[in-house]
This record gives sequence, structure tokens and C-alpha cells, in this order.
Amino acid sequence: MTTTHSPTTPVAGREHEGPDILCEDLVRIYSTEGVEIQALQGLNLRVEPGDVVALVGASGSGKSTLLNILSGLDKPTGGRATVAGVNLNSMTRQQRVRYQRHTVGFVWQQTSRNLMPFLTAAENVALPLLISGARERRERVGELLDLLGVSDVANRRPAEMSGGQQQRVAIATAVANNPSVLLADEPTGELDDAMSEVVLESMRDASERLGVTVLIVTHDPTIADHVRRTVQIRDGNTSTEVLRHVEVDEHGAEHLVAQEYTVIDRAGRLQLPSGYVTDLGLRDRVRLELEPDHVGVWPDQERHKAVAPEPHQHPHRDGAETSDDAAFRRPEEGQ
Ligand SMILES: Nc1ncnc2c1ncn2[C@@H]1O[C@H](COP(=O)(O)OP(=O)(O)OP(=O)(O)O)[C@@H](O)[C@H]1O
Repeated sequence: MTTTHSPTTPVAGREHEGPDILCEDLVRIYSTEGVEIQALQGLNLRVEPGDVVALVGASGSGKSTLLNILSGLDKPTGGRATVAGVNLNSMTRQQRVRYQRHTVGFVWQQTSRNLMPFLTAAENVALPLLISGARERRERVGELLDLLGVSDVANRRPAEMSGGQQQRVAIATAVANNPSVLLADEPTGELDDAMSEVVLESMRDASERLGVTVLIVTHDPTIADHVRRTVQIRDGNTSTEVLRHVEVDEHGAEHLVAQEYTVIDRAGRLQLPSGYVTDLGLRDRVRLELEPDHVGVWPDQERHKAVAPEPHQHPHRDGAETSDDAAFRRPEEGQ
């Protein structure tokens, strides 16, 4: 099969309104030999159309459990999960097949799980198009291989490609049917740093060009350098997140600004970033003060008598100090 140059087809018009991924109070309990393990503990996550988000968590934090639910392989025990307007709690078998063919695409960590070993790159990308009865397959395959920068390996089988090339062909295969959402489970887990970077950049590029929403699940925190939004998952729940954007100063110089956020649940509970907690020695009880536009959080004055008055730049932020920083003080600064 040959590759041809032509404009890439964007995702077909979305038929739903609102976020592409919405998890509300998602719970998944596994019962094995009389023991119950709560892998997801009321997880909340909202991802807007076209966004590229990394979900980062340690082993056992619930990443695969969430991905299995979002990919339609498993059902939640409680709560709600909606992807591109499809309610995952109540899909029939037929709806599930359609969902997995057209609404979501997957890229798994094991390169061997993504591609048919006996088919060439072009044949692999063509396969989902063939199954769904798509027309103009040859042209679409050419566009996608081009977009992912792997047209030169179109006629090679997976064993004749590098790991990075295989993952890029896997991305092309996953987005062939114009899914709204691309789910990736440790897509760079088997790659070295240079290859990982190429694959992540390709994924971001594919998102921009095709309009596909991307959720990458990984234990690797360095992925944060490649995505605008990184959400932490801990003990089966999303905790804090970092949003990055580029700001241009008055001299025209670009600065990467990272701002930390946390989820506040319906009961008003929130989890502070772990760096803030250790940095300020926050524990047991903190003092709160309501200001007109923010809430100040201080270490307990009873435990840390002398607290320095002047504000400091938080070491976990790249950006300029905000009014919120004035509310955070190191207990040891005044001692
Ligand atoms: N099928 C299962 N039966 C019982 N317990 C399970 C099952 N799958 C996962 N768990 C448990 O649920 C919790 C979350 O597991 P999960 O695989 O989702 O974590 P993870 O973040 O993907 O970890 P890793 O990065 O190691 O793959 C863990 O305590 C795990 O032991």
C-alpha cells in the first residue's frame, strides 16, 4: 500500500455537549476470596474535548482499573462514567462494540498488544477501517501514517520497526475511525527517553490536528513536561493537578508557568499538594482564614509558635507569586 499526502480529516462533528470524559464519584470494588479491595474510591475526573491529559499515579493507585472502565472492558461498582456522551454504566453488548470501534481508541504499553504481527504498518492502520466498512481507506491510511511521521515504514511488519515507530503506528491505528477519545496506557513504558518524547509529541500533534481528546495513564511523572494538564491519582482517587501554559513577558520572552490545582468535593473537602504539606510541615490541624478572594492555610500556630511574616515563592511552582502564596509560610522560617 502506498502513502499519499492530503489534508488530515478532523474528528467528525461531536454529537454530544459537555466534557469528553466525565467520572463522577466512581467506585470499583474487587472481591477476591472474601476480601474486598476498593480500587477506585469515589474518583472524579473531567476532561474537555481536545484536551491532552496525563493521569499520573504510583503502582496500585487505580490507573488500570479506571482505564478498563473507560475503555468499556469493565463496569464501575458505583458512580457514573460518561465518555463522549456515552453512559458507560448501562451499555448493551451491541453499544459496547460500537463504542469500542468508533468512540474510543486505545494504545497499550506492550507494543505487541497494539499491532497484528503478520500485517504491515499500513495494513494494521487499514484493519479498523476495513472492519467498520469505511471508504477511501488507502487515502486515510496514507494521511495517518504521514501525520504520525511513519510513512517510511508503511510496508514493514512490527518486528521490522523500532519501538517508537510501532507506537506511532499504533496511534495511527487507534485514531483511524475518528474516535472522540484516545486512551493510552503507559504508551512510552517500553521506550527510551528520546523515543518517548517523539511518541508523546506525535500524540499531542495528532490531538491538535484531529481534535481527538487524549488521556494518557502513566506512573512516569516526567510526562508532565509534554502535556498541558497532569492529574495525580492516589488511592483510587484524583488528588491534585498541574496546569501549564506559556506566558510572554514585556520583553517578548516566553516563560512556562505551572499552576497547581486540587479538586474540592461536594462536601467541601480538598487535598493539598503533598509538596505543600511537607514544605510547610502541615499536619493534624491547620489554621484557616477566609479572605475576600481566597482561603489562607497556615500550620497550626500552637505547634509552630513563631511563623515568619514575609511571603515566599513556593518551590513547586515555576510561575510568579500569586496572592495565594502569601497565605503559605514555612514554620521553620521564623524559628
Ligand atoms: N482483578 C482484580 N482483582 C482484585 N484486585 C485487583 C484487581 N485488579 C486490580 N486490583 C487491585 O486494585 C488496586 C488498583 O489496581 P490497578 O491495577 O488499577 O492499579 P495501577 O495504578 O494500574 O497499578 P500498576 O501501575 O501497577 O498497573 C490494587 O490494589 C490492585 O491490587
